[in-house]
Amino acid sequence: MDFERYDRIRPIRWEGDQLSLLDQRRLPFVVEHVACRDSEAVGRAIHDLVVRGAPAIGIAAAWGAVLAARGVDAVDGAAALARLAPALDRLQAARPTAVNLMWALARLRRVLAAAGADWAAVLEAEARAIETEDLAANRHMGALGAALIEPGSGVLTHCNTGSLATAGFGTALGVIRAGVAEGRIGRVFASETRPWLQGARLTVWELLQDGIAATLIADGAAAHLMKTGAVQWVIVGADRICANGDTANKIGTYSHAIAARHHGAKVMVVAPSSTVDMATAHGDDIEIEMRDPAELLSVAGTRTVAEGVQAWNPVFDVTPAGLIDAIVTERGVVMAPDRARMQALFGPG
Ligand SMILES: CSC[C@H]1O[C@H](OP(=O)(O)O)[C@H](O)[C@@H]1O
Repeated sequence: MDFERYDRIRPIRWEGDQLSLLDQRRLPFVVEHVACRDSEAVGRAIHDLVVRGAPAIGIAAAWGAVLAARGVDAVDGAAALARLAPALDRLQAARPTAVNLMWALARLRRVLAAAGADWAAVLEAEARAIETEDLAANRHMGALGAALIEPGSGVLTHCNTGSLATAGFGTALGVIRAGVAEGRIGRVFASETRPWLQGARLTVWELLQDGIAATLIADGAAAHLMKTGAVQWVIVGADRICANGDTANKIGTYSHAIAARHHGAKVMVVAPSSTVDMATAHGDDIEIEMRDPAELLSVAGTRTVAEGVQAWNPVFDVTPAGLIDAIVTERGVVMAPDRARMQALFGPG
């Protein structure tokens, strides 16, 4: 595959003394970057969805840790870790559901604890490795996932799992890119993904730049679309995959999975191993991020609901493993996920 053509969109750019983040709140009509010169700014950018997408927030937090280390004078990594701990904890608290955030910071803490006097260089190298490994994983998952799709299939994807949500190419969107390139996918549908509209604002915009004409649907139209037989696979990303295969993803994924099972479509979850959390036994144990109800009471900043109306705004839900046909990771594919199959690839919890 000609991957370079998909790498025009770079949401995260390390610039040596700052982290430049494409402001995803403004897309697709305004292409603007936010310059983060310290870890606090990175934490705010993650919380405010300037940068979003499970792998992308892990990568951004890793560079945030590098910014936090600027100016820290420590004899070795362990001493530096003691000084950096509060800043790393604040980065980790930016959002609760995507385990990639916790995974990236835990990985940096491990390398720092073992580093010597060159700990600053070790830290930066590890942040860069987290980013480059994610891109390689996405390209590999694209091929693994596309191979499961019968030629001429129609697919539905939810939220945004493309270059904007990762180090590039995307997870579920990477499978769709590979599947279209291989002639396996005939039609792509994208659900708008209320309230933040990652599907309507980001996914169809990314695909349009690839020359892939996606059809946008309302979230509530998904079951009706599947009833027509137009969808053979629902292909989504993930924010946290548990030891038994239960998967947290953008709110609305669970509804799509129920409709898919009812209408004979299959569900594919595509995520790097950094999204797998074997320490969490099942989906009931995942903290679901609750965001400001005001996000539901307006569209693109324009209030659409009468004053005084209450709103409930969980931004993730959990799809039980029993509704998932395949989990695609860079380590391999888990069909009909269950604990035993997950342990075969990811080890004991
Ligand atoms: C490959 S992105 C994974 C995941 O992250 C998104 O959530 P958000 O936009 O709130 O960061 C969505 O759940 C994607 O499926």
